[in-house]
Amino acid sequence: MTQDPSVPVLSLAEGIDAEALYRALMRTGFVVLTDHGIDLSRLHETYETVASFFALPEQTKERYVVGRDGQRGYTPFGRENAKGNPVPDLKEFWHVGRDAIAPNVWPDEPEAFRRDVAWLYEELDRVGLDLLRALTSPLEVARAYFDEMAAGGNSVLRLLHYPPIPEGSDPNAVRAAAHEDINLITLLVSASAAGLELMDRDGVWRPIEAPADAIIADAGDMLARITNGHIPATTHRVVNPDGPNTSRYSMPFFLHPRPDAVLSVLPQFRGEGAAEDITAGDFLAERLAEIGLK
Ligand SMILES: O=C(O)CCC(=O)C(=O)O
Ligand SMILES: [Fe+2]
Repeated sequence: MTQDPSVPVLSLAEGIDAEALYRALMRTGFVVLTDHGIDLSRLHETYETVASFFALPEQTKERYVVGRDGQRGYTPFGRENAKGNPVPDLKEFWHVGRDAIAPNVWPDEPEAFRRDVAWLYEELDRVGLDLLRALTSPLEVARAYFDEMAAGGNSVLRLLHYPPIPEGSDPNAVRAAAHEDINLITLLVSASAAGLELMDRDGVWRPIEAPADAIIADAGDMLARITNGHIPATTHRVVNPDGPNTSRYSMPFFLHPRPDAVLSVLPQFRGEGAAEDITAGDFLAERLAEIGLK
């Protein structure tokens, strides 16, 4: 019998059900979180603010390109490609991270940008660490395990704009080609349009359906690595619109460990297929080189 391929939905209204979260992630690598407690009107305001930034002229936005590795500030349309895909994705984005790891840049306009985006970073960081903390029990590690690894870590909030598909685009180019996230866990705030799909265990692409204002969470390669694949980093992509050719916005928060944290397979998952220890910083550098950002 094939399993129900839909992504499980978990309400956080009564706190986090650790076993349900663990089962959901093990089954599909994804989980849809409702009642997450992030203030929705502020969230909507933040979306508006981010959209008005992307509406600025290209030459204004390009003032905020910092270096080649795209870890902070603005990355123009057509720069990043998914691992193993030669055609760049049809997206532009902005990255915010922790100043202690690499200083942020902030645009002069819109005025609310820094306040709104810094607020969202803190909210998602909090919810993300709460999820990881809940997983410590099913993963049979100390309660402080992920706090020690990831509190104050190298997490990045990515503000994404997928513009209408330009005429004459490479027919092989998509909004976001198939990839797995690099980090521990990703929290994706309510995209403004459909398009996100995951590849199920039978290799079939399936749209991810989530109620408005839910958070979609998915496990990244680092969580897959320390669980020796028991929690999979599920391949996903964002397809081009087949209806009206409009912009799409989304805001994934990539929860990362501190660069010096060691990714080590957890005791209960050691054995066949277990990867070597590596620092989170070295692992990230390898993966960024593969996506054209280093
Ligand atoms: O825009 C989305 O819905 C997903 C983006 C994504 O998967 C990513 O940036 O890693
Ligand atoms: Fe992703």
